[in-house]
Amino acid sequence: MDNIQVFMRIRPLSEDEFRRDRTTESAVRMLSENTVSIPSQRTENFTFDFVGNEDCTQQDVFEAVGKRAVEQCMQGYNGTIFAYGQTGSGKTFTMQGARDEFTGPDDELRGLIPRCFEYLFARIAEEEARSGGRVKYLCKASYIEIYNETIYDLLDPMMRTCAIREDIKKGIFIDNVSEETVQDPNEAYNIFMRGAHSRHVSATSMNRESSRSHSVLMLVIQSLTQTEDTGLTEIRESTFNLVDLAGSERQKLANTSGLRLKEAANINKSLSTLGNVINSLVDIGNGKSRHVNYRDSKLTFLLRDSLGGNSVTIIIANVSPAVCNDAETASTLRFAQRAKMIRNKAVVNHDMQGNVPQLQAEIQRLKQQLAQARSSSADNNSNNANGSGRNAGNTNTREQAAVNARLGAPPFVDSASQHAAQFILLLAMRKLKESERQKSRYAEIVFELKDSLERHKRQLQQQRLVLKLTKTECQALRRNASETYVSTAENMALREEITLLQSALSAQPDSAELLIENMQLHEELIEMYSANQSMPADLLPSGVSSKHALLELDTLISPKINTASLIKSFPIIPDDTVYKGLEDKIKQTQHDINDLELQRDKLEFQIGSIEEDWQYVNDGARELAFATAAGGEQVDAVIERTLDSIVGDQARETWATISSMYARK
Ligand SMILES: Nc1ncnc2c1ncn2[C@@H]1O[C@H](COP(=O)(O)OP(=O)(O)OP(=O)(O)O)[C@@H](O)[C@H]1O
Repeated sequence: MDNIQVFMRIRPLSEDEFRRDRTTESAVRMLSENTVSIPSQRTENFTFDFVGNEDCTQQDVFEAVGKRAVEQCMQGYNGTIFAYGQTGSGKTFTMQGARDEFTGPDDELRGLIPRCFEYLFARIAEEEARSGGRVKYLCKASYIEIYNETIYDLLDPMMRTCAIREDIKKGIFIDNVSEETVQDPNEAYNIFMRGAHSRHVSATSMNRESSRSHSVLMLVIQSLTQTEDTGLTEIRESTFNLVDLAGSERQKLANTSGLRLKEAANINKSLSTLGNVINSLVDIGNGKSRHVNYRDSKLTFLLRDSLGGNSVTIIIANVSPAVCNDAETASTLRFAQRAKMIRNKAVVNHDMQGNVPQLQAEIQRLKQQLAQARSSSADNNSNNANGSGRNAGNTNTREQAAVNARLGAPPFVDSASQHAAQFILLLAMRKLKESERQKSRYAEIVFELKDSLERHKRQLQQQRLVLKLTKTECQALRRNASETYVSTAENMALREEITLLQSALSAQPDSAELLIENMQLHEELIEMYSANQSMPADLLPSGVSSKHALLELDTLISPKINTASLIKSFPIIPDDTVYKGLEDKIKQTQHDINDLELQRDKLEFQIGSIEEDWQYVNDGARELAFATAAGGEQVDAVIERTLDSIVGDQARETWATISSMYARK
């Protein structure tokens, strides 16, 4: 059992960060060679397996992390290197290097991946040469990206999507993913750069940043060793994962929608699942019983073996030294410290293989060895019997036979038999180990199935509840619908009422009475003025010419507002805005009616005062006429003269025009 190892790497301060912080002082304080703290965040002290400060070179990282991982993968252990950290903390720089193009092994800034390729193939060449042709290595590479919880095959020109599958024999694997055989570091690096290019192109076409996806380069390293004496082949196989994770900062969901929201939610989900898996594993390490939810995200499911399983795992925690990033740095270090507590159980993955004749020959050889061993054992026994008495010899043989019968195995005495026994024992042990592994895998699957069953049951319960609620809601909606039907009926009734009101309004007694009254007044006036030919100006309200007054009178009397047609033009649609419009129009009409009534009152008052004045004038003129007649003149002539003196020529003219206009109507 080995703990996950953590390498913390602090990158140099960037120009942007310097502009923001206005200091070159690092937020990370080195307390010893491998212990740090972040004073501004008042963190505890963090101790890791390695700490690389700003001066740490790409070669330093390789020496500390890459070399060991490659060596172990060559022996048959699975290996994983994760680069973890916030966006811009140096994950890609660490894994890939500073440039997009590989400029060869002299490139000082090339990252861990090209260095691992170089070292791996150099070591393979060395091992193959040393074995004299008995050992052969085979390497295959796949490169995938996990974006929005979907796996994309970066080596496929169409970037097809793939599914993760689990198989009792193969364990977890990506179905249908491209696997390309690689024979030297350049080939491996070209494959890697091809995938990196696809990743870049897809990021551009989807308008996103690469820091929002996880990338996993998978190298399957297989070694085939021909055993000298048996001719059987021992196969060792390991998977070496090089993982560049999405930026670890929490994605903001506020003010985000559509694809961006889904993307942010998925990044948060896969990173929080990673955190949850780590927490559960730490708890398990502390003796608590926990279920590990590997299946909650594609990343954790795919890399299940790397987290608490059969793998040698190293996490590189990349951080920025800037004060403005101190909170994210502290969060990265907390994550790494927790991950460091996880214990993995790395074992060599190996198997024996041979063809049928080879296996038969091996069995034959073992049988011969067995027979030889038996005969030499019998010889020894008879020698012993000769030397120490027949009875004793018989007892020994009988005892031996009894032991043999019980144990089912003959006693081996020579080195050839011992060799055969050891070989059989070795095979049996391997078989046993394999069965043990399978058993624990089965147990895990059963556990997960149970868990999934529980989750499904809970989901079913929730769905039942939702269904029940939906049904209730449906019933309520149906009730509402019938209420709507009722309100439609009410609407119809209202329509009818409005129609009745329309006709009532069009036959409104007030306006009709007003109309008739005005018409009568109008007629009276006409009669009056036609009798007298002119209208006295001083009897009109001040500022109003008689012409104007009569025009106004005319306007008022003419029934210009046809309320019936006005109301008819209103659409009666059960819609709030229409109701509102209707109400406004009704208000306006009401207002018009009020105006009309006001003007009617005004006019009535004016007419009343005109009549009063006229009466007064008439009386005056009559008195005058009688008085004058008393002097011998005609009464009418006197009145005429009096009126002339009162209204003058202009008034008479105006009155004549208006009278004629009115007569035409
Ligand atoms: N150790 C280092 N020395 C010099 N420059 C570095 C170092 N680490 C990172 N950088 C530079 O910092 C910048 C950001 O680094 P990088 O792109 O590797 O970050 P990242 O964590 O991969 O970001 P993202 O999550 O966005 O992909 C790059 O310009 C890179 O060259």
